[in-house]
Amino acid sequence: MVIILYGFDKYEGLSRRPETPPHRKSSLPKHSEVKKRFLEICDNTLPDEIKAALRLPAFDSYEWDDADVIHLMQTMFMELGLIDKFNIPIETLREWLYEVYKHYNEVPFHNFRHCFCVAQMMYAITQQANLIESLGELEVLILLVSCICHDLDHPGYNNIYQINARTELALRYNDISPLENHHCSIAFRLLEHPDCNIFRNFNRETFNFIREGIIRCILATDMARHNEILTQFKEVVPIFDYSNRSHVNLLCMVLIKVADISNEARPMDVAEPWLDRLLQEFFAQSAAEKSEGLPVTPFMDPDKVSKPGSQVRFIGLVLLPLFEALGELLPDLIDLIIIPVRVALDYYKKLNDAQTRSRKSLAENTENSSDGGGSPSLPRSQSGISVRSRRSIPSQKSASRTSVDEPTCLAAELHDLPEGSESGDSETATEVDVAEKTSKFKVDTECCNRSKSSHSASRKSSREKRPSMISEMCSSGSGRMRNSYGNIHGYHTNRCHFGSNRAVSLDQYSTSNNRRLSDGLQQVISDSNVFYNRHVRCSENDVVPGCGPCSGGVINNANMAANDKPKMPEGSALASILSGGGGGGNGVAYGDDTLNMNLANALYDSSNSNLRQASVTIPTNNKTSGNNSSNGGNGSCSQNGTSKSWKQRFKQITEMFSFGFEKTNKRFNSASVRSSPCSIRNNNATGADLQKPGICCTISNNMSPSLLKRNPDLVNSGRNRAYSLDVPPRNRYSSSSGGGDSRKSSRNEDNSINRHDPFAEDNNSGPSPGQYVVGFGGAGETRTTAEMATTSFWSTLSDRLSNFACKCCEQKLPDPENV
Ligand SMILES: Nc1nc2c(ncn2[C@@H]2O[C@@H]3COP(=O)(O)O[C@H]3[C@H]2O)c(=O)[nH]1
Ligand SMILES: [Zn+2]
Repeated sequence: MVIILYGFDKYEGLSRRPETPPHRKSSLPKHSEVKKRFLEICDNTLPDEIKAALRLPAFDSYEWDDADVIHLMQTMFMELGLIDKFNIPIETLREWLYEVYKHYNEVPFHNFRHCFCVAQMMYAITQQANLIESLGELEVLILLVSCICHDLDHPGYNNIYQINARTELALRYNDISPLENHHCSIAFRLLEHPDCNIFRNFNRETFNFIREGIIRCILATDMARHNEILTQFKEVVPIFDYSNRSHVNLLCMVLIKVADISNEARPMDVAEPWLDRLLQEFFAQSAAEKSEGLPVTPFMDPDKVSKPGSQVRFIGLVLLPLFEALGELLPDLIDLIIIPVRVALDYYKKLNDAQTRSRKSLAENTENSSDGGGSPSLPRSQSGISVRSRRSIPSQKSASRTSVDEPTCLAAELHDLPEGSESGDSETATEVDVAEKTSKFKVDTECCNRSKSSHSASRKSSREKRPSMISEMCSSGSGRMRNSYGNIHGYHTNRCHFGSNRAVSLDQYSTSNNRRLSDGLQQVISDSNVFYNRHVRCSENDVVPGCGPCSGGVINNANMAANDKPKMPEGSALASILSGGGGGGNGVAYGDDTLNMNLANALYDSSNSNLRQASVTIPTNNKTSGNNSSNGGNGSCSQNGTSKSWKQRFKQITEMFSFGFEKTNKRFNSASVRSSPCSIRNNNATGADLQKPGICCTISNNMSPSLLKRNPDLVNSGRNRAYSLDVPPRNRYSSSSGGGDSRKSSRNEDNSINRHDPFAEDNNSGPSPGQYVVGFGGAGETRTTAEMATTSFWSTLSDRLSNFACKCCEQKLPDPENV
């Protein structure tokens, strides 16, 4: 076996573990410049006024250059007393910060500055709410490190893309928070290197506790889990107990979530450029989705969202409810971050109203004018993203408690929200709605014996649409594992079986280091344990039947130093919960394979959500199959002599694609789940002219000349998409190479789907379009083109299925007779 080392020149020979230290392929010349400068200034003590500014949301990282930002991060650790308290070697902290800096990508939003902003907001919150006192230093250390690492190596495309595009990350993490798992994995890979291991002076138990905490915090930043976490947090707020570990865990998750989405708590001149960067990233993703024929994420589609509309929805439905819940527990934060957010919402509502009025009047003018030509859209900013206007000093109304205090009235207050938007209407769905739906898996953060009613406070979300797997697991006893794994397994089976090679290896160890490859698998399991909360110590009595064994615990704090000993769970903290894995409507909605789509389009009548009549015209005299058919017709398919039961093939493929006929309502459903015939995969299954209050950062930029430099450029160079920077390029698959992308190959140049491909082929050999007179069923029967085309479709499909082979094992589908 050839082991290829991709080591840092700098680190070579310094460490024994790992052999391949955290690696950055695209190490840029600027990185070493930044490091050089950072090392020049890192011993400087910042003036008090800068330290004070660092504690405010008004702090603008773009006032500083990269080396200064790293220095500012170091300052946070020092000011919080974490270096002294935990004996963190300063050189190690510096090395680690620099490596973290290097492992953020130059994408518009999820870049190193974003990580700094999140960390800085956490720092501001920590200071304002005195979290050191209430949570202790160790928890604060976990929070700060989590913030710094929470988006490491973010490719600029979110989980929705990862999952829909079936990237390597999605495959590796089974669609369960693929990005967050990746960020977390990178974080701990960095810490594996002794020179970067800021926790090197902790004992094993404390390290394990920190690791668990960081994993929990970073995984909590997946917006697919927003409602779940918020609902649980709101339940504990009235009875919050700082000595209750599960309460503290929830608080930490909410804190990092708040920091992560806190841009709108900043003054407009700081917040708005961030929003522009975010929209830039969103629009790039939706453009990629369009060009790749993937489902287009609605809140990222510039054809569907406006800047104020996006913010009205995000702030009103996602951000503010979270902030307000935290404010209930930590009232010190109301002035710091909640009121500014209310002001921002007010601002965007007004702007949105102004835009709506403007559009309406433009539309009316266009209708009334004979020459037309008026564009209904408002002028855009130079960036093409926004209408520039200023937030005003808040009116009395906005400074007081506004309508956002009444969540139930909120939807009505959100002027641009059409009725039903909260139910996840594709055009008005929030990021949380779409993320939940896309991720499919729901994981409870706490314990499987929680009352299901505990989620009832959650606003309408996909949780309500999908039956919780809590009850499924607990009621089905030993069937639990089969149910959960079966569900996950079948889902991925379908994908991998006919999927494209778009996935790019993100695992730098997959070819060069077998140990790491197996670590990768363990990582998934380990993450799952944490994710499902099996890691928390529990007694036998804690085990709820059907919830699986307690894994024994990552944490064992029995020997932890008294001072550092974290507060452990008081009650029984149990078990992993996958809730609501099966729903999400019909399977077609999630499948984007060409064949799947052709099937869907052939059979699904979008006008009434029913199967087309013709598509279910199935001969009744074939008694060997057809048990999945609805609305059986009569006669048999004899058009091209494919007597090799297309019905059986149909049954086969519906199962392969995880959908089936439901006799009663003639719709597809996704309940049917089968495992892949691929043994390899199976084995691996696993307006306003407004101005915001002038809270402004009055930093005298006198620390270094470079501090005077403002960098207004959007960092929008090369995007790494799903590629990890730590993957040797030669390990990457080319999506256009080899067999190519099956999905792409079925698309026209304009990206439209070749919905009628099979039909077209068959029509070549059949009678001319219009009417077919066929001689089955005794008397000649007149059938419509659509009916015959459908029959023809299945015949063709049957033939084609014979040629499908798994990309992994090259195994073909079994003969229908063997299905
Ligand atoms: N529309 C909108 N989305 C935001 C805003 N701030 C954060 N988000 C989203 O919330 C997500 C939180 O997790 P990520 O950082 O991965 O990506 C973030 C964005 O997609 C905002 O101001 N407006
Ligand atoms: Zn983030």
